[in-house]
Amino acid sequence: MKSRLLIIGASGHGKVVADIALKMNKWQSVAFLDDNQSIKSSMGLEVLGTSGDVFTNIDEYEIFVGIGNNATRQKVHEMLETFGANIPVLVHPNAVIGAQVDLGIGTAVMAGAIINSCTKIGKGCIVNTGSTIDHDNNIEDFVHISPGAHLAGTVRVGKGSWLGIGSVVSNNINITNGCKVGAGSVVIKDINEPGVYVGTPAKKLDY
Ligand SMILES: CC(=O)SCCNC(=O)CCNC(=O)[C@H](O)C(C)(C)COP(=O)(O)OP(=O)(O)OC[C@H]1O[C@@H](n2cnc3c(N)ncnc32)[C@H](O)[C@@H]1OP(=O)(O)O
Repeated sequence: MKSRLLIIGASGHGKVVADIALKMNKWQSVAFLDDNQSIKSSMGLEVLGTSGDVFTNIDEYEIFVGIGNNATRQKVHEMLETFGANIPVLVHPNAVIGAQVDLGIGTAVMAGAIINSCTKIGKGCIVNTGSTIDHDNNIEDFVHISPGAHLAGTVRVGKGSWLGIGSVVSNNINITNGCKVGAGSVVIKDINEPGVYVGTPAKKLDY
């Protein structure tokens, strides 16, 4: 019998995640948990309780974190792993995944995304709508590649970094942990220091 899926987070990102899960047709039922107790349903799916209720359901459901913020997603994902939750990988049927691509648990790959050969994607990552990640990339845990971002070959993106919508990363580039790359920005040199980088070519913002 198919198992059931619980998604933690019923707002924007959680809804896209739920849509993928429904299209995968792998689970008997799909429902949410959300800490906003006023939300009783989302996208026509039931909100069964708050994130604290995950412990009473941990043996009965597969559980996925549908939270967009990298740090929050990491925290909840790591808690689930500590308690032995069964965490799936979600891939939209219209994503294209190349040969020898490795996807970590808790990662979601949205519609139209393309991941080319021999790329490794860590756990708890978001490969968002229409983004492309080319061959031999190494995308570490809890990274978000936003919609329409494009990464050339042999790029490394460090843990918890966020590449903004429509950003571009040239080939053989290394982006360290804890970076934000702004919407539409173009990275043509290694980024070795955590921070916020914007523009073409991308430069660090000094707040
Ligand atoms: C499905 C989804 O929705 S997924 C989510 C997709 N969303 C995104 O990709 C959003 C990406 N976010 C951004 O690009 C943001 O602008 C950030 C994170 C880079 C910076 O945000 P903030 O820290 O709030 O910076 P703030 O808006 O104060 O801007 C600071 C300066 O950087 C500039 N700047 C900010 N973003 C960019 C950018 N993407 N490109 C060029 N310059 C930028 C601003 O114009 C401003 O310059 P100024 O001081 O000369 O006026």
